[in-house]
Amino acid sequence: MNILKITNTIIGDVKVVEPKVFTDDRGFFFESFNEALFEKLVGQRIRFVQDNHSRSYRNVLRGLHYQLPPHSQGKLVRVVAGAVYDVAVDIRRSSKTFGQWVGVILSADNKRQLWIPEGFAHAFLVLSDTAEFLYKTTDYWYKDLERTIHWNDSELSIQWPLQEAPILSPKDLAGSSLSMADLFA
Ligand SMILES: Cc1cn([C@H]2C[C@H](O)[C@@H](COP(=O)(O)OP(=O)(O)O[C@H]3O[C@@H](C)C(=O)[C@@H](O)[C@H]3O)O2)c(=O)[nH]c1=O
Repeated sequence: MNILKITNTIIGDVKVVEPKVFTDDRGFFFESFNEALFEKLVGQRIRFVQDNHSRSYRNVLRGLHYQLPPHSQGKLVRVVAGAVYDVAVDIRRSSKTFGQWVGVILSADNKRQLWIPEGFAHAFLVLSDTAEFLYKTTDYWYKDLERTIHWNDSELSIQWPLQEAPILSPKDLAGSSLSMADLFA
């Protein structure tokens, strides 16, 4: 029995990971990360070095964030309380899907994870009163290499499920346009 299922999104390198959940009278159990299975299903060697955890209120939008080489980050993201709309944007200039984005609902209920490889900008919008967001990264945080593309960039036209203006950090309010951003080759 496979305890991890991986589905491709419309951008092949971005994958939805669905763990098998074992439910019984006590509650549930699942393997939230299994290196051997994950690498087999993703088809490459992956070394995670940092785990992050954030908590945000409804309508908070964090992103679109990425780090430049030589410290770009792959991220395996999930939600353990509440729900978010999670978005990955292909910012690899040489990619056939350059400028395209994928949006997936990740929630404590659906237990889905999203694998976002290097070369993508990432953001999420909180859909519940609060959301706790956990993610593993393949490199450490380098403040000087961190970049932000504006969440509402007109070239990207991401269809955010928003009812009102999102709550943003000053850094995210000042995000760059796609056309002016430092991108990947
Ligand atoms: C990302 C990061 C931030 N920090 C600090 C810097 C700052 O004082 C505080 C909050 O940082 P930020 O405002 O950048 O947090 P946040 O907006 O949650 O940033 C995150 O957004 C999502 C969408 C991502 O994809 C992540 O990679 C990361 O960029 O935490 C670290 O110490 N280590 C880290 O790895």
